[in-house]
Amino acid sequence: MAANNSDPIQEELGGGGGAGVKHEAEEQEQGEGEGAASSSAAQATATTMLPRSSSRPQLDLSGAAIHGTLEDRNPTILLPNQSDDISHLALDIGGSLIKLVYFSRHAELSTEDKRKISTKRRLGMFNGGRRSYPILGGRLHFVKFETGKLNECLDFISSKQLHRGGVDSPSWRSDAQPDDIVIKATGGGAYKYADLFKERLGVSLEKEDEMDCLVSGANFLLKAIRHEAFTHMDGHKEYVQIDQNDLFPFLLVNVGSGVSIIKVDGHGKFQRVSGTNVGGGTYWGLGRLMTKCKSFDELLELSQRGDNSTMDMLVGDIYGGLDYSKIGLSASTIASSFGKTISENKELSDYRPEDISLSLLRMISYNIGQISYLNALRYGLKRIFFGGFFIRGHAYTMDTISFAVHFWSKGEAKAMFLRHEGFLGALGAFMSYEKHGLDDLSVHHLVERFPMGAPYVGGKIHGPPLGDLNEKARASSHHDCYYFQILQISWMEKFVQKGTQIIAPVPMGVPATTGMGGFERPTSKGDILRSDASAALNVGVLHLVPTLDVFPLLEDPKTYEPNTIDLDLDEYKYWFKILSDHLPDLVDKAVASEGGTEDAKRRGDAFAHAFSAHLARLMEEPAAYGKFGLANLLELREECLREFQFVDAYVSIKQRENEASLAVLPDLLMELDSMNEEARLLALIEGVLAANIFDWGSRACVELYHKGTIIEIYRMSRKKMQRPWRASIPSLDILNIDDFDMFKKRMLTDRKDQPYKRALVFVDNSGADVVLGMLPLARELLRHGTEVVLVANSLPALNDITANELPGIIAEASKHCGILRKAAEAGGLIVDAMAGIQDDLKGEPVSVPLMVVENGCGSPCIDFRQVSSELAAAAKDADLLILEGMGRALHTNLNARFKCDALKLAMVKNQRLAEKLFHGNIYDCICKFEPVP
Ligand SMILES: Nc1ncnc2c1ncn2[C@@H]1O[C@H](COP(=O)(O)OP(=O)(O)O)[C@@H](O)[C@H]1O
Ligand SMILES: CC(C)(COP(=O)(O)O)[C@@H](O)C(=O)NCCC(=O)O
Ligand SMILES: [Mn+2]
Repeated sequence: MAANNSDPIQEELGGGGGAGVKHEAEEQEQGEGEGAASSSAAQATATTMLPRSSSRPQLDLSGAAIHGTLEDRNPTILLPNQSDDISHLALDIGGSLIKLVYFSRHAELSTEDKRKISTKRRLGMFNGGRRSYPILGGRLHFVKFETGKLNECLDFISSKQLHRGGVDSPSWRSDAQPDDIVIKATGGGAYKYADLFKERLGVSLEKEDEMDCLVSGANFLLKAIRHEAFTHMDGHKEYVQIDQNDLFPFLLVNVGSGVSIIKVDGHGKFQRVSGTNVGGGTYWGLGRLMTKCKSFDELLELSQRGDNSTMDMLVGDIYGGLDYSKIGLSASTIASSFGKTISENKELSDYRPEDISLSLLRMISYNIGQISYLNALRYGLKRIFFGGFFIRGHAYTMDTISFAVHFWSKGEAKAMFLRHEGFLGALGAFMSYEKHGLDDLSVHHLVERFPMGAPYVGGKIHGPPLGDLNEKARASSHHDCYYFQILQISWMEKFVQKGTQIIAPVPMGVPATTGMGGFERPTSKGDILRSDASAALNVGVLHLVPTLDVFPLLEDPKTYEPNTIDLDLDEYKYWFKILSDHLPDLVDKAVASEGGTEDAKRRGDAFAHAFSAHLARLMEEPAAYGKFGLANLLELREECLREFQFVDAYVSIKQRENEASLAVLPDLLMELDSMNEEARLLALIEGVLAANIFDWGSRACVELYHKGTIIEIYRMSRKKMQRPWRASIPSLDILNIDDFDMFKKRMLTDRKDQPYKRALVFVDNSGADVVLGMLPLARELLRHGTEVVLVANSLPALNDITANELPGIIAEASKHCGILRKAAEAGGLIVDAMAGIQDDLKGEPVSVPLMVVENGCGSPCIDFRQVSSELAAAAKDADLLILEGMGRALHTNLNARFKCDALKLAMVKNQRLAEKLFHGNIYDCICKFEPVP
């Protein structure tokens, strides 16, 4: 199953030799349910190599090592010379399953390192000397094999060279003789199979105590993964917020082949207080004998169609259909599991395997729940965490255990489950390596990704081919009836001409044939067991990014929730459709961005399959990947594109929109400069809002592009912004979303003599949005003496501008604007860029700096719990935040509160969202100013 967790990018780095073996291992792991992997999609991900492979950029990780700089605040980078400190593989070899946790790292080189280093210097980021050893930057993968198929596990390890630190790191232990290599292992198999490991891989297994490992694994997960623990009652799953200060004591019940019950009092403080030999092995063993099932999953799946009343003796069976109400037993309560089979003259073959399986599952789960409760009672514990692969994320199992705990404790004790249920021991063994610094990581350092390995998405492409973009209506040429000021006409008219370039069809390598909107997997009604392959998606790959930080200006990180709206099932269905509808267009762009080659098309199809499968999976169970908001969904899409090696789907669109906008910027600046300060401020804000329409992520805007009307709408809204942008209707409890006057007062009246010291300006889309909207606003702040830090995405997402792209744009804009030029020079963005151009500002005072930092994201939204350390450092002296765009200011952070003044600007490009948030309409705008008291 966990095959899907292994990263295809890593696979491919594994080279040819490994690929075949990898496949085998993964198919085995996928379980019997999902069918064989197809090779075509597998090839799709295996043919080309992508240097950049995860969305949370890990540039800093390798940066310091490579540059040897001391500026980095966290010396967290993998140091090749110290690689012996970092171990790559740990095992838990149990009675039924072998669990592997392995680490992969990738050396990434940033083209931007120089700029970042200079920015860091300017921002005063120095090595705080927090750590004296490197902590991991890379990824933790979770994989399992059946213990009976140990050879497949050995092949897997060997193909990926995991015992030597992984094929992706050739320098790693290259000098080490296999004999020197020691791998941490726990579980009985660490003893039983030690010789085999030595023989086959030449490595020694260093045994770690199983209980130690279970506890440290559980403690790590509860500390480091935000949505790890959940309750499951009556089919309803709910994630539990774990308070680190109030975690201990708890009862840990690991249901593997057998069951261990451990009282945990702290880190490394625990006692195995009980156990039971009636566990997962019992269910699978008895079940196999009684039903002839060939796999655990088959057995579990059978149970979903079972009726246990044919096997179990119920209270009603004994009491002639009556309840035994005196002691609180209803007629339907099971009096005796399998009890009914004694009184009937039947053979095993007379019973339905479905009923047998269900009766067995219920018996064992209930028993485990009950014994756990008794132990909780014995030690006065209220919280019981259940792990082990017997749970298998299976609703009925969890419901049964929860019911038992709830029933017997009269609601006092709570059963909780863990998403990484079966990997506690393996994780613990991994943690037992000294000095990898993993225990130093906390929740904001870990990003969980749910890759869809190529094997999963194989198969034929279904769905109709897409229409040719060229057939789309050309730009309509009706004239508007607005009167334009001369100046405005000049730059705007120019832009309209340029605009025909913007809306022209994206050049395609070959006619579009890619894309599919549908999804192959049936959505489960709950009576079908999710295959191991899709259940594997419950557990993603953990990306370890030590350079992520909590944004220091969050008012209260504990209560901060990035997503504005909850994705309940209804909401999810809506977004499911929106994202599915948008998929063909996105695939077209993505394929075009890679030259429209056959390979790109294959990858485009694979991407569409993978993303659709994710959506389908979430439709089945919205909480499958932890608590999931719209921001996560939008990020998942970007992540999925990257998984299929689409580095930047909108690259050419972004380029031409930037060019068209830069061409008219000087005229716009001239027009702005001709206004008085008040009019200018309004024009600037209006400009930002209007230009936010250039959004390739909105279904509605993409239609406007295709119809060729987007420029018209931009022109109109630029000319005639309807204020108030969103009126406040207190009776409807509607937010006041036109705070322009308040902002103007702060800027131009109240504290004119006390300009903001430093503004963090979060930019959004490329082209007009950043060039004609945000840059002029930034320029105005600079003019007021405010330092400006432009904050942009680290990795591409839709047509958002990235931190890598911004300096080029600023350099270009600086050619025509002294204010920007001086500030960009002061911020180290351009060096002597103006040689040969008349220096009109000679003799003027040195400007406040204009800087660029990356935000640490590769998504259209932003989660302020996980931003780049660079941004966190820049926030130190900031007293104004400007958040722009629907993703960053509406989907996320509309309700976020900060420690400094915040201005949130966005155009709403989705009808439902406008209605939902403020009874508004599509293309409404918000201008929300939140000064701190
Ligand atoms: N694919 C599978 N194959 C075998 N057993 C499975 C599978 N998935 C879940 N199980 C259940 O998980 C149990 C093993 O759980 P695990 O936590 O790995 O314990 P152990 O360390 O004893 O192997 C099995 O006894 C069985 O009940
Ligand atoms: C992805 C986006 C958040 C980007 O918007 P932006 O931040 O660029 O203003 C937005 O395009 C969006 O919410 N799109 C999905 C909704 C829709 O297509 O209507
Ligand atoms: Mn955007």
